[in-house]
Amino acid sequence: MVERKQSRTHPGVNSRLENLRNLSPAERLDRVADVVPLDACDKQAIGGGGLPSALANGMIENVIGTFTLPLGIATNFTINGRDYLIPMSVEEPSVVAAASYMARIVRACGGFRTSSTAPVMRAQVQVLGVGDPHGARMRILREREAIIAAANARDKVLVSLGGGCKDVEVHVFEETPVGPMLVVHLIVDVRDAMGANTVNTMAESVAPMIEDITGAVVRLRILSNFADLRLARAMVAVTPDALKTEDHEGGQVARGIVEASAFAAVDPYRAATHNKGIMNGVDAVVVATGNDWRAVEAGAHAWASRSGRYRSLTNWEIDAKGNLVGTLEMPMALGLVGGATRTHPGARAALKILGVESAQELAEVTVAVGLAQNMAALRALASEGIQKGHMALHARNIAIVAGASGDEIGTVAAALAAAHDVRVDRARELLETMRNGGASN
Ligand SMILES: CC(C)(COP(=O)([O-])OP(=O)([O-])OC[C@H]1O[C@@H](n2cnc3c(N)ncnc32)[C@H](O)[C@@H]1OP(=O)([O-])[O-])[C@@H](O)C(=O)NCCC(=O)NCCSC(=O)C[C@@](C)(O)CC(=O)[O-]
Ligand SMILES: NC(=O)C1=CN([C@@H]2O[C@H](COP(=O)(O)OP(=O)(O)OC[C@H]3O[C@@H](n4cnc5c(N)ncnc54)[C@H](OP(=O)(O)O)[C@@H]3O)[C@@H](O)[C@H]2O)C=CC1
Repeated sequence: MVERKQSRTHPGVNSRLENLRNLSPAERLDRVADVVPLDACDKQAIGGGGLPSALANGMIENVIGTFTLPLGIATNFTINGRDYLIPMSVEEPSVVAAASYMARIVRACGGFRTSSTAPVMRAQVQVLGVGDPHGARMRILREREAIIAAANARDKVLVSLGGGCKDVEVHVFEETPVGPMLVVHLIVDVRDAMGANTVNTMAESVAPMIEDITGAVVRLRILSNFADLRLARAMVAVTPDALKTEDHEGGQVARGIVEASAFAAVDPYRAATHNKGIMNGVDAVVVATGNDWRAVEAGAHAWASRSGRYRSLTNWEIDAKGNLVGTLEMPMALGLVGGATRTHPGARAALKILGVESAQELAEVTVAVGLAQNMAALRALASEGIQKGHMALHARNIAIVAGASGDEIGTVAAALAAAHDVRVDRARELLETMRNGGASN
């Protein structure tokens, strides 16, 4: 495990915010602000949608407005002995509730344990027209120190922070549709950046040198989103007792989760859905913190395919004491500087709520949320089925689609969930009956 800066922010936070679900959004925000230090600007950014159009206009092109998503707080997370409140931005019901639920179970069993590698990215430089690819590889490796120095000359700030280009790899493809190809990798520690712009600049800066050394032509100079050197890991060990429900014995639920995990390990059709459940949690944190979710998705699925067959990202086992043990290891290219993390006021506020001090800490927290999300889905699938809990919360969306507003939403949703009949036409009937002052059947 590589040492990362230990978090000192929010040392006394208790993430067990009971009854948060029963408050209004404004009351919840106040409750969160009682626990972590949020100023008026942060509260405005969160409560008011987050992004003024003038700022949005500076972020992308042809801006005509902004598009907002809900921001929820997952409670109960204890990671490496410290409590975290987790900001999650996602459009899907039951995701935040599910993460909070599993975090409640896991905190009673000691919490999540995480670790990570150093924040190292790869930049690729494609070299074409090489007659002797293996000879060219040797010539490049002989100039390793000079190439590293040239790359580092481009980012003195990063080097001063302990990061920068650390190594050079050369990959040979003897046969491609366009002849032999060399791909030079710059291995770059990007510290607290996601690192795409950083490593792209380095790749472009060393290209002329690579051409001189090889006598060949450089084409693409770009990072790889397969961030296989930048891994974050999370682990849980849960007693069977902690998993028992009214209708299911704990050991039976644990075995069901292990069987579900085996299904995803062997069958790519199931693995895709299994991993989607993990990304429900991962992406929600990535989006809330202003990070590049396409990059994280690309890395996750490349990692899931690394053996040549697409498989699940998590493993669930039963240990010698009968505990359910869950693990997740995956690439996690996240930043605290750069991209939208510093420009988007909502993202800045979300990072304040998390109180993470390094990109590595953020990556570890994000992977813990992904593991919690997977545990929630597998627990539900292995016991009562996904529809009971998920559809009960989705019923609010269905009520809105049917035209309910204000207090009607909760009333219609509760009636739909109680009848286990979550359909828009049924919601319309209930709404009509309510508005006509009549009883529904
Ligand atoms: C939905 C629950 C949590 C209900 O579960 P429940 O047993 O009805 O929950 P509960 O009312 O007993 O509450 C337990 C805890 O859950 C949380 N909780 C519960 N409800 C709320 C709420 N309204 N607002 C906020 N928090 C909530 C909360 O932390 C609460 O503890 P408390 O703090 O109150 O003591 C459960 O059924 C569950 O975890 N289901 C799984 C849901 C899920 O995985 N959703 C993801 C979407 S489905 C999908 O896209 C992925 C999938 C499934 O295809 C992946 C795959 O196949 O692997
Ligand atoms: N394929 C992909 O995934 C691609 C993604 N992108 C986009 O690139 C963006 C991310 O690029 P990124 O390089 O992270 O962003 P930036 O270039 O904005 O930020 C990185 C820079 O911040 C400075 N910096 C200051 N403090 C630190 C610190 N503690 N740790 C590290 N760097 C620090 C460094 O140098 P200095 O101060 O000298 O600038 C560093 O080079 C995202 O918006 C992403 O969407 C772009 C292209 C491709």
